[in-house]
Amino acid sequence: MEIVVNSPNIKYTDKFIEAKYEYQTTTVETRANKLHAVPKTDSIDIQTERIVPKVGVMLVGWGGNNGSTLSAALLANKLKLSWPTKKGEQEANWFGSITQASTVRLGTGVDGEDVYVPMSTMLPMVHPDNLVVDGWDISSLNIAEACKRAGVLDPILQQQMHKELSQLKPRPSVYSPDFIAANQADRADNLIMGTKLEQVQAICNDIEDFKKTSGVEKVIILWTANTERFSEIIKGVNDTAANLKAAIAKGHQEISPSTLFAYASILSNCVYINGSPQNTFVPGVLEMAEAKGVFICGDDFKSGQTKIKSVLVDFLVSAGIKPVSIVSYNHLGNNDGKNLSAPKQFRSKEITKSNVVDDMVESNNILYPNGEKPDHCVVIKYVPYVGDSKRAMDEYTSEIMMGGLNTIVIHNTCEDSLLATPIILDLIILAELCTRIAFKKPSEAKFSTFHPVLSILSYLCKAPLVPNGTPVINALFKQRLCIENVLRACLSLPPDNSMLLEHKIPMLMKHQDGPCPKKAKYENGKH
Ligand SMILES: NC(=O)c1ccc[n+]([C@@H]2O[C@H](COP(=O)([O-])OP(=O)(O)OC[C@H]3O[C@@H](n4cnc5c(N)ncnc54)[C@H](O)[C@@H]3O)[C@@H](O)[C@H]2O)c1
Ligand SMILES: O=P([O-])([O-])O[C@@H]1[C@@H](O)[C@H](O)[C@@H](O)[C@H](O)[C@@H]1O
Repeated sequence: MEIVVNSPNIKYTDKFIEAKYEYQTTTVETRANKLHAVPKTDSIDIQTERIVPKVGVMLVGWGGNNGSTLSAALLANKLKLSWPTKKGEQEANWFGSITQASTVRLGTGVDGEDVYVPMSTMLPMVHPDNLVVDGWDISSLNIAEACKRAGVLDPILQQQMHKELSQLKPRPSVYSPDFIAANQADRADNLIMGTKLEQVQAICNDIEDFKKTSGVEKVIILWTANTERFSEIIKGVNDTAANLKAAIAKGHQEISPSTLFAYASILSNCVYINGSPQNTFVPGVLEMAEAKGVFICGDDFKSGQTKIKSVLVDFLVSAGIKPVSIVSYNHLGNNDGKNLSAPKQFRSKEITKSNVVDDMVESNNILYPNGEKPDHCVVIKYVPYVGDSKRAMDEYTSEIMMGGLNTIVIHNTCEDSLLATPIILDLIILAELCTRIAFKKPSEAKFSTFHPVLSILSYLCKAPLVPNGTPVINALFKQRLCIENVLRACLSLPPDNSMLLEHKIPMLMKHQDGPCPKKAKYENGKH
């Protein structure tokens, strides 16, 4: 059902949704040994383009478990496929995607009920059926063969799409054995040869070729290739945009394939998203993205164990309970796990899986005085037999009052790629939406975009990349509320603050003796 906001603060034209928004915050300053809290209001004009362009995504690592599963899921949903399983007929869906399978509370209905709408109906967004996929892989397998190799989707479903998926062939890619595990070498039969500069040029040519052959108007580049080791940050090599450009021209061996892809994407004015944990965004790339105003986002899809951690630790710490030991173990047998079985690649993942509790711990100096932190251990083991079915075991030990202990143990088994694939879809859809949103002060003439480091998408990343000097938020529902309330702001609607005073203070209550409110849901919203 279409959402129409009736307010003097919004104007709908053919091209734009134009909103006037009062952004309210509280600044705090310490003076004379007191904390002075000062409410602050910034008036902002927000403009959202209503026309959704034809969007293409180019996946680096297209032939991997995540990449091949995304292509198959897009086709299966577009064709509305179903297939027999032991539990009966299974239909294609997008469970796990916040844009496709989650709702947002729009407001309170006439009977006092909560009214929820699909997140995808809040603002004009790319529909998955209209997304065009292309990409690169160091492995030459076509996407049907890649799906078979991945062993993620039901073979009966794969069979229904074999013809279409077998026509999808990853473009040759950049391979530097020094950056991924040696055990990946046997896949590397589909390579762009030549110097690093020639490889960048080849990537740019591929992006242009994709635009020309597919007719897409906007291209998003997303890295879902193997986890690389961290790049060393070297003064004079990758510490500035100019030095990075020179280092690529000289073929410096410390410039990783993922940094080459990010560099080429920014040169081509394409949003670049890093779904893996390595530090693709070296300072030279950050400077280049900010200078060109091209969006970048990352790092490392937040899909399973870490997602749960960013909820559980938030709950415990905000409840005044003190996690003192967090142990996250998992084993899996897919190629990602195989690559992570190498120490340098595991180290990249260990870093992003470990930093996720910092903001929540630092928010409470009652529990954690003087920078104290919980013990936190991350273990990942490669067990080929289990394939994509990751088995995660977590133990959270917390101190409760009067010397008590509370230990929570979680066992979580899932197809890892079926958790990550909807995250990839949301990153693409929400990043593209962000390119159509602009802001200005009422007194200004010119609109400007989000900061090029797209931290609004932190909800989807284990180690959110944020603009220099700004806080890293990992608490999951704070991250989700950020997205929800920005969508609301684009409609000139106030943030959802969960106060529900209309149900708590008589002066605002309208239904004291009426029927208890039911929750209303609306399906298939559209603009
Ligand atoms: N739940 C998840 O699956 C999950 C969650 C968070 C992050 N990730 C990250 O996503 C990435 C992909 O995961 P996956 O399960 O699809 O792994 P995968 O190993 O199945 O796929 C990676 C693909 O990248 C290809 N590749 C490697 N180097 C390349 C290069 N330089 N250029 C192009 N292709 C290259 C490989 O051939 C392979 O097909 C990994 O880095 C993983 O750590 C996955
Ligand atoms: O998202 P999450 O479950 O915390 O972390 C996962 C790891 O536990 C897993 O071992 C790895 O292969 C995936 O790439 C993913 O990063």
